[in-house]
Amino acid sequence: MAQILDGKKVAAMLREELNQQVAALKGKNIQPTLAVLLVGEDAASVAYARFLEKVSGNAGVNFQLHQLPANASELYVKLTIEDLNQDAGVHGILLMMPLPPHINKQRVMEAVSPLKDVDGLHPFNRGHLISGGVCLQPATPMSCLEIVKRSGISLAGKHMVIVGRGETVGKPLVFMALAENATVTVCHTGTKDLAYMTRQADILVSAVGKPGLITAAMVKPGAVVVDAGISEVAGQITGDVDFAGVKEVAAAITPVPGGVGSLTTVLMLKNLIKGIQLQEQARQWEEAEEL
Ligand SMILES: Nc1nc(=O)c2c([nH]1)NC[C@@H]1CN(c3ccc(C(=O)N[C@@H](CCC(=O)O)C(=O)O)cc3)C=[N+]21
Repeated sequence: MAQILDGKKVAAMLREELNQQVAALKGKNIQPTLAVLLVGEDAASVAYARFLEKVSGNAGVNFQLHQLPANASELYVKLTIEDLNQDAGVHGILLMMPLPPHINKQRVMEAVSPLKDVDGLHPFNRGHLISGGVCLQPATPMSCLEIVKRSGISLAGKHMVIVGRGETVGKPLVFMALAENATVTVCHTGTKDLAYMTRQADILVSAVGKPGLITAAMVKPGAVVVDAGISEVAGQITGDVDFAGVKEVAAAITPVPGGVGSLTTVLMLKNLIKGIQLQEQARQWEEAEEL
């Protein structure tokens, strides 16, 4: 029987670190502040905003909700973002997705200051992620790595097989796992023999959103299985992995819920703290240039 990698336990560890970082900033008279920008009333986004307000409060982080009507123009959304960029009292901007269809997601996302981009979605951050530079990294692939590493499993030299090449999880995870010295293979809908590929994995990550995709026969005995899939089946959150079957083969496995998803919010808030440090550095560079 596999070890269950407990996301809630790792999240508690991360929250403890976050609390200390927030306390240290408050000691320097900095009140970490997250601004959420919500255009329209997408139900998942409204619920997530409420959840973030609660989690931020628990962490001592100020929370601002900026809600615009669903018919707000793209220009108006961009001007609102520009105000938040200019506001030195706002350290992170989370632009809720999806946006109404008349708004160009790419253009609006690029309006967010890269150093306030807690979702790590801005092309600046995506680029630095690939080149191994200092940047804000997306929380979900970070969660996949943290839940493994903080359970005492090292990545260096391991063969990580990632199923899914999405922009939010699979693709960024490739570069983050490379930075940890893993050997990385990516599988996707064009992969010929998926089961053959997944059986090569020391660490198998699935980030597809297809319940039951990963079965026991696709897992090498003793592998670590990380389930980053999120689907809803009969009102229940379900991952990509056939948990009951795979837990008999794997050495370790993350549950859904209570696995990868439990880390994402606290890691996003840790991005807020990292952003404060990057913003401070940027100000120092600017001052140095003015001398
Ligand atoms: N730019 C942007 N970034 C987002 O991250 C984003 C978004 N837009 N739009 C809306 C969706 C919705 N969303 C959720 C995240 C966590 C839970 C959630 O319930 N998380 C549980 C854990 C669930 C589990 O254990 O798997 C928790 O953190 O305790 C729900 C919903 C983020 N979103």
